[in-house]
Amino acid sequence: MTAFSPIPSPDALRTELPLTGRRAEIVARDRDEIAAILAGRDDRLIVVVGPCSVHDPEAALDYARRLAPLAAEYADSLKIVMRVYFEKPRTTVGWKGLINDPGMDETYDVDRGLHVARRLLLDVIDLGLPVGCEFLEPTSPQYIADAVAWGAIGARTTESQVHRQLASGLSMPIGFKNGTDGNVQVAIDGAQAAAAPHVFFGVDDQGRGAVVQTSGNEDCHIILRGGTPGPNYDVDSVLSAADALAKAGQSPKVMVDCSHANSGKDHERQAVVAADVAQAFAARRAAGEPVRLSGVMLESFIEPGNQPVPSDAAGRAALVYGKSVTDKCMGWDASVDVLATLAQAGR
Ligand SMILES: O=C[C@H](O)[C@H](O)COP(=O)(O)O
Ligand SMILES: C=C(OP(=O)(O)O)C(=O)O
Repeated sequence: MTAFSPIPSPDALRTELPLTGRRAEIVARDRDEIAAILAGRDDRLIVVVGPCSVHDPEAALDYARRLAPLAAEYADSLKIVMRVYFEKPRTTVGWKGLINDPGMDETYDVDRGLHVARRLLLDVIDLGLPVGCEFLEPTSPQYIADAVAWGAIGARTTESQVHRQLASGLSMPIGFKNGTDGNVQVAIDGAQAAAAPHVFFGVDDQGRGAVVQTSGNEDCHIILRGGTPGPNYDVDSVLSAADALAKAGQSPKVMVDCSHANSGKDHERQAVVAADVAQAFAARRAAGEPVRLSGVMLESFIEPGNQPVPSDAAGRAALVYGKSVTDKCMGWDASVDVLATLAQAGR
């Protein structure tokens, strides 16, 4: 340990940037709609779409302004959730996201990161979009989770007890990714563990160390994202995961991540994966067979591809606007086409 730097309490940040009653009602409604799709009570598809990570809040808001009209247009067949990811799990080391280092300059101004992140969430909600986040740090959700309609536990943490406990206390549906090695059972186990009540170490609203007691989160589900052996978005993989869920007493509905190991990290392949998944979904529905798909995830931004995290001020000044600094994303034009394909399949 080399230093402790105090940050505001969760309560102080939430008071400074309040969700307000109207936004809270919208978040509650969005959570309910997503939970209904996951449970099979609503036959639309959830689409979690947006940048791999937020590094420039202006560009993220620009993206939200483009996405909001499509979310409204396709609301009869799709529940579109904007991916607003502030915390990045790294394979080894690297930039850990906007909350951890908002300037991408290794000053780690977490206080500013929390403020910028929360402000952006409120702005995205005001545009009419539900927000989806990955939860990585065990205490950061206290600062932002009230504004989040859907959350993910990533492939690198799906087997972690700390993250399963965290999910058990969150109030929105949470998707557990399969492991990076392709193991789906760990995601099923994660959803099952998070559905149970837990008692664990955490912080309270004032930021004081506390024993946290949760009642369990029944709206957890799994996400197939592929793994070391290859993709797992094909019909057989989806159906076999759904069977395993049913055996575990969980809703037999599966979300497919069209990115990561399902696209071989090739942003352009996401469109192919989404089209395959959409076609299989539409065919099963037309044949009157049970549809086990609850939704898809897409990594998408304004410009296609990615660029390196800058290492100095000159690099930061030269960043391409609207282009990912983490995984490669589909560009906006390709994203519009994929959303139209998904909406068509959903109808
Ligand atoms: O989605 C993001 C990345 O795949 C994940 O954070 C791992 O990134 P890394 O392998 O570049 O560290
Ligand atoms: C890290 C991510 O995904 P995964 O956990 O599937 O690698 C992500 O979606 O940003």
